[in-house]
Amino acid sequence: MTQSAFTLTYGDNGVAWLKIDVPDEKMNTLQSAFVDQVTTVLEELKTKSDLKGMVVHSGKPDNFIAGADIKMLAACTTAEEAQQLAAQGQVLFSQLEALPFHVVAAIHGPCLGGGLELALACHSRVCSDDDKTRLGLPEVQLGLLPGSGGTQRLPRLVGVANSLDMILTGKQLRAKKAKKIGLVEESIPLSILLDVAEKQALKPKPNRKSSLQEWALGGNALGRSLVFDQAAKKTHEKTRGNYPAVDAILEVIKVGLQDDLKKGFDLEAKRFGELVMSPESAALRSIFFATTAMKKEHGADAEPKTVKRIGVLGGGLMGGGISHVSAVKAKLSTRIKDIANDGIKNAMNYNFKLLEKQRKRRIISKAEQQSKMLSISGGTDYTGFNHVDVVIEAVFEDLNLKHQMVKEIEENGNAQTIFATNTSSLPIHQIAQAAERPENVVGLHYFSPVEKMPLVEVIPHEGTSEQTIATVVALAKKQGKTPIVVGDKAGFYVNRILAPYMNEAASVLMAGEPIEHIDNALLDFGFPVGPITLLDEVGVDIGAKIMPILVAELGERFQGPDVFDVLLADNRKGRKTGKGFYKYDSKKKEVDKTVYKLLNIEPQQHAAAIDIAQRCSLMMLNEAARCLDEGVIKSARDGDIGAIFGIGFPPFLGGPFRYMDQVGIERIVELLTDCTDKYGERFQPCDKLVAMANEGQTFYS
Ligand SMILES: C[C@H](O)CC(=O)SCCNC(=O)CCNC(=O)[C@H](O)C(C)(C)COP(=O)(O)OP(=O)(O)OC[C@H]1O[C@@H](n2cnc3c(N)ncnc32)[C@H](O)[C@@H]1OP(=O)(O)O
Repeated sequence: MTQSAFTLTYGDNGVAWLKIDVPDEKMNTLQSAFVDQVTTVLEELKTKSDLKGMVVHSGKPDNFIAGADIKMLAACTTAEEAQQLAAQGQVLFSQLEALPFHVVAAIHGPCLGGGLELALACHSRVCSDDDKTRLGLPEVQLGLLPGSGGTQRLPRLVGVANSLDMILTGKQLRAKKAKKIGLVEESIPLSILLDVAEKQALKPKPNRKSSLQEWALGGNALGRSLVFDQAAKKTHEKTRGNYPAVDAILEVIKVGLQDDLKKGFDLEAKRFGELVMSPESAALRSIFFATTAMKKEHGADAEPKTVKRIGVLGGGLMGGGISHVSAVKAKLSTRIKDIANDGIKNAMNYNFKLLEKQRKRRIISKAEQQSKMLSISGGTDYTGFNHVDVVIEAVFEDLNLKHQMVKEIEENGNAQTIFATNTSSLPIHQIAQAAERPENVVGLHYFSPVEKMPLVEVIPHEGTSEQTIATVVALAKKQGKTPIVVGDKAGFYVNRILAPYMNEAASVLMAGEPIEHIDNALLDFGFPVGPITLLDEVGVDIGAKIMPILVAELGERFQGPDVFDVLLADNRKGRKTGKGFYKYDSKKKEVDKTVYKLLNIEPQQHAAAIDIAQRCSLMMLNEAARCLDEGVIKSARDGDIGAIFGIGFPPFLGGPFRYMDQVGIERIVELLTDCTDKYGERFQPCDKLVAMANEGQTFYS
């Protein structure tokens, strides 16, 4: 007989204990196979007239329930099947809610999706104040809505505004915030969690609706509709109609509040079923599966070395961010070296400001802030570097300077110290030429701002040892990043596919299309920022530096229109100089029209937004396929994750490769050929795509 995931025991004080512990899994998830088990448990409980209360808790050391099993959802073949799964959950949770005694959820660790929906069906909730504890309904990030009562019970518990905020963004609350909005009654140390839950269960079952909750629901219809309208407006500004789950969420919550709970539940399950079958959800689920698989990979055929101490060279923006994720996220002792005291001061300030933000939001205490600051030190010499395991350099992009750094680290570090360079444009093998121990040299390319951007490119050169690769991959993960191992060719992967896309946007601009029109076209397509805004943010000077390297190594197709020199001569580097394509002296985002004159353009909207988006994105797709063909990326999966996490390629499309599969490779080749005729040779479809189209292949099976 298979072991049950649900065990029921009874204390002699009238409190029952329902333990959830999915056998042979480290994470609890809700699966349809458990329906019979839960039904049996509920049937038994209904017969217990003498019970005073019950505590629902997890048998896992560090998680409550991470939601419905996403693999189970992905295996659904019809909307009805998925709807049925959600409805089953609704029925069971409603039976739990209907039990006559006080049911308390004792939560520690992730309590997400269906897990929180189960907890919401309990009469009260207490949670540990541990950092691992997170409560949320992240379904929207999978292109779904909470399907087992979440859209109905959450607004009734914490109010419309709070619940819209949680359900539309999928944000996960820490214990303190959960307590603040009334999602849990208590946030307490883990050591007393079960005791407090037991005491709570012995109290009379609370009355569901308090007057405060009624008020929070936005009691009158007018107030409520105002809250809905605002949330819809704010969300649509971001999602631009690309995420169907968002509209479904708003609709289902509204119906449940306006009509009744039953109608709300029915519509919730129906929409859930439809969304599970949507291509957007399939794409977003693929990101979950990819990132989960990547968490387990070493990136090389070796075990990583233990890393305790990090050295950072250069206290600029990147150095500051790298020191932050090393010290605060990875909890490693971090030493910064710069040639000037001002550099050290900058990096320290950078760290202090980030920690201060966390302290103000009460994520960390003053004492924690101080202790984290103490793990970062700095100086203008190499004191302490002989104990450092990995040095990450973030100095100027100059090959001679990088060579000097390699030599100095070989002199001042130890024989095992890894030299990881954060270059974005110089080949790693050229940097390694100065090394006596080239096996310790590797590229580790972060994206700005380091503490926010989830991707890191790991770039071994031919002589990098497997252990060096495995060590920096493990380090990047500890820093909270998703690393992809990419080839040592110009631009690596992310900048290489970004460059032709940006060049194309510049070509469209030079053809006279207005700046906002171009940016809006790509925002509508699903990118988080438009390409012209991005150029202003990254810096025109950075683009000017990288493009010639790409042209020299990869060819003429990287030759964009000649705009950089004119802009740089006008000191128009973008945000950093307060002067770019946009104005930076007012709060409102506004194009700086003088740039048109400078570039000799008379702006006028001719092209349709969809055509602009297609032109720019096709250049990116073609280059991504080349990268896979040349082995710059190891798999379509890495290419998808790299583009989504590094550039913000629309997640609902699943990344360039999934998107090409969805459109059809033959159609992509057709579109590229069409653009070649219209705009030039740079659109020539690459050999790989042509071969795949001829053979009817796809990137994913
Ligand atoms: C009807 C309902 O409304 C519908 C739903 O509930 S949809 C599901 C909503 N829930 C979610 O989206 C949460 C998804 N999970 C996560 O975000 C993260 O796993 C987490 C924050 C819970 C934990 O992260 P972390 O500690 O890094 O562990 P992570 O490596 O991701 O997961 C550990 C294991 O649990 C699995 N897992 C976690 N959540 C899962 C889920 N909801 N379904 C299936 N497997 C899941 C992972 O696949 C992984 O399995 P493996 O070890 O066999 O590969």
